[in-house]
Amino acid sequence: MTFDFDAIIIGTGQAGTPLAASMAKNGLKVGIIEKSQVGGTCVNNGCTPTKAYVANARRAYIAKNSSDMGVKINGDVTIDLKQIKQRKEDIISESRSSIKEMLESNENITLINGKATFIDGNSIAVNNTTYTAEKIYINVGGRPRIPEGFNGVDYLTNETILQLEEIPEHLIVVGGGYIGLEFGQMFRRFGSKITILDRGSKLLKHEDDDMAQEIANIFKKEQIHIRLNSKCISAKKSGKGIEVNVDCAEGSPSITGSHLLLATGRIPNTSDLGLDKIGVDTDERGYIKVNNSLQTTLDNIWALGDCNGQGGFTHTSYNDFQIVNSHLFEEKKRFLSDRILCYAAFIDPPIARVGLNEEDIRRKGIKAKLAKKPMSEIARAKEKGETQGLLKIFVEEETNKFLGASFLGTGADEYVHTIIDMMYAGASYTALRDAVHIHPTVSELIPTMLEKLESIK
Ligand SMILES: Cc1cc2nc3c(=O)[nH]c(=O)nc-3n(C[C@H](O)[C@H](O)[C@H](O)COP(=O)(O)OP(=O)(O)OC[C@H]3O[C@@H](n4cnc5c(N)ncnc54)[C@H](O)[C@@H]3O)c2cc1C
Ligand SMILES: NC(=O)c1ccc[n+]([C@@H]2O[C@H](COP(=O)([O-])OP(=O)(O)OC[C@H]3O[C@@H](n4cnc5c(N)ncnc54)[C@H](O)[C@@H]3O)[C@@H](O)[C@H]2O)c1
Repeated sequence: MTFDFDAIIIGTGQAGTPLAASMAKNGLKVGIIEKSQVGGTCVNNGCTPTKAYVANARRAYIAKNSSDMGVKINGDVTIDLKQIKQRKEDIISESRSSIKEMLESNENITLINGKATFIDGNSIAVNNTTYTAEKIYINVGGRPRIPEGFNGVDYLTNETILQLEEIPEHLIVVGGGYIGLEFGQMFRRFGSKITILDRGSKLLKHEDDDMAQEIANIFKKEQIHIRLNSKCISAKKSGKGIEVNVDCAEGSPSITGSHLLLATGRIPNTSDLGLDKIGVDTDERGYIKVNNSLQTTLDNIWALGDCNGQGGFTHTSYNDFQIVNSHLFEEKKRFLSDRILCYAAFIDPPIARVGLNEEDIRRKGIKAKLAKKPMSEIARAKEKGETQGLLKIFVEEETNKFLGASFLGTGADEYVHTIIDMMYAGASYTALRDAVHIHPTVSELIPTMLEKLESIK
């Protein structure tokens, strides 16, 4: 059988685009299908725009909160959301244009605009045209999960909130995960009143209690109202605003604001691909099942990025590309099982994680040692006037190797890589304990902390 392409990639996300470029460089003919803007979630509605807004919000916060350090502004600090939005759009458009240009200018790549659906294991329909390929790579990403009671309600998501040109008066945020916290703090700093509701008993459900509590303290200091153990079940229009109904043991069963952001998790874009009819299995939440090299239950089809449920981040999607690419073109093969979990939430100060935390270690019954330090004891944090947060590092008793770290504090998203790299190197903690770091940095305290490890009881 002759195919139109050697490979078809569905989606121009964080794995699909570099995979197309690599295949083309290696002489393969590639068709890449995109139903929306090239670049996927990260570029258009995720990391890029939110981190641009986080930077605007931090400038606003510093401008409004520096008089205690002797920096006084005689006059108002005002927020121009239209200008902030334009700056974000300029950054996105630069990224998007360079991706589009790369895909359109490469003679081995055909960019096909439209929504892909499988006809069979080698054929895909897009706008009534059928395209065939020997191998198919699915990189379709995900979208916001909307709880049932909110259908038909005028809510915002991570996509639509980025289109606002006026600051909401009172933004109700449902969900105290990454998206809820990043947007909640940023819009507070832009001037909105913020209420964050979560059905769980803490913010950021995957973090240790002390970390989650410290984040709650930081948010409360910025007058962000937090309601935990509050399951939001429905919402309706109320005058010019919106009323959210809450199932809770304490507090009011309803809350009214001017705007509502749903940040209640994400679901994979897999239900309308036609996977069931071709024999590509998904799990009960719709994530495509993959093996250690990201192959699906069909031998010639692979799934990369958020849709395989193995990551949920840009760096994990890009690593999925690296895994698949290594099996296609490289000598050293990479596998999913080589990956060490790491991520950051870009609140201010950021929280960054690698490997296991204290709750994971206790649950697994691993014998481990802990080094812990509040940011308030760190010289550089004091000098910066940014002493909120906490550092925790975990080492396995038996092997002396790092199990993980949880860092909440100024610059944590950068110096967590000290531990990430040691974990990838498989190094003993003593190698880092005996290193000399630059003064004055937060990093310089990491070796000192490792001199004071204590067993977790
Ligand atoms: C608000 C927000 C902030 C985030 N911030 C961060 C962060 O700071 N750091 C981080 O690491 N991660 C962050 N993420 C997560 C990150 O954006 C994703 O993990 C990342 O984009 C990887 O996605 P992907 O490669 O799986 O696919 P995506 O980037 O989602 O791309 C999938 C593409 O497939 C297309 N598509 C879907 N179905 C079809 C179809 N049937 N036919 C054709 N095309 C189709 C879509 O239009 C889309 O362009 C954030 C996410 C959100 C929502
Ligand atoms: N910094 C980053 O890397 C970053 C930033 C944003 C998003 N992301 C990605 O996007 C994903 C989704 O983020 P998210 O914050 O939407 O999801 P999440 O799963 O992290 O958090 C959702 C929260 O909503 C709560 N919730 C759900 N339904 C509720 C209801 N009816 N009432 C009250 N609370 C409810 C849950 O308890 C949970 O705490 C992340 O897992 C991550 O993969 C990453």
